[in-house]
Amino acid sequence: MSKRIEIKNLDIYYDKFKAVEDVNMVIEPKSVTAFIGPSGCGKSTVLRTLNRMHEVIPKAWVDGEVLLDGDDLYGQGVDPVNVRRQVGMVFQRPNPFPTMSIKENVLAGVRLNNRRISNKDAAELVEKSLRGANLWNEVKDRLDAPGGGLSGGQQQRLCIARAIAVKPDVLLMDEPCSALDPISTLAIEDLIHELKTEYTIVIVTHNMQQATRVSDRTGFFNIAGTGKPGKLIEFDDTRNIFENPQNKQTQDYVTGRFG
Ligand SMILES: Nc1ncnc2c1ncn2[C@@H]1O[C@H](COP(=O)(O)OP(=O)(O)OP(=O)(O)O)[C@@H](O)[C@H]1O
Repeated sequence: MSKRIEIKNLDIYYDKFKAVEDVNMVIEPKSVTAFIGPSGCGKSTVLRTLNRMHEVIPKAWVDGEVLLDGDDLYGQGVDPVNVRRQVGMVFQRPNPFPTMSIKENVLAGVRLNNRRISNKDAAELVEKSLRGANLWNEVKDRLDAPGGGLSGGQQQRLCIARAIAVKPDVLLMDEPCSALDPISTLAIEDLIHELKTEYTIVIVTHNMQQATRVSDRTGFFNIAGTGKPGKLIEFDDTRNIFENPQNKQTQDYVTGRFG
């Protein structure tokens, strides 16, 4: 289920603007990788290239390769919809379908993929996904109630349940806790720990404590100035990035001297 991601010589553009330059990194299966760095350095942009969400933006394009267990996501004839089924995404703001029931929210991705599913299989998948997202006990008695009626933290876990219901290989998370209170944040962080036993996880976070709590490896991105492309400055075990960074820019950032 969990797959290895290899990014090779990746340049990322918005029309003529090169937003990110020459990213190379290997992300191992069953691990959590955090992307950190100052605003505008391209963390979210890189994340979105890992499931071809980047090209949803008009005139956005990439040059380079992103391999999933050796297969180039940008290869000829690859269907982006199929890529997004394998590489799921959770966004900054929880975005369940508010009027749709909790149960149907979990099944939404599966239904979008046109998979026919019996009522019995659907019920099993809903329970398994909600258990996987640590939400089952809180919602099992109100599966037919609207998803919009849950708290922010519960809604975010519902979105994670929806993402894992399609059985992806990789989960991308773009600041998944930034709209949540500290208790809900801890619930999501605990969940990330559990999910890593099954998925490759990549998370963008502004919160350095969060990066140290949840990730095995950390990539630090930086930008030389406005209009310049963001670059991956250092990528290493999270502990090294925070305790023994090799690059001066990384050191300045993690010690709070800028950013
Ligand atoms: N839809 C877009 N169209 C044009 N340029 C964009 C678009 N999205 C991002 N950019 C530009 O790409 C660069 C990288 O932005 P990105 O959002 O990836 O950075 P980030 O590190 O995730 O920032 P933040 O931490 O503030 O979310 C920035 O210069 C940004 O202005």
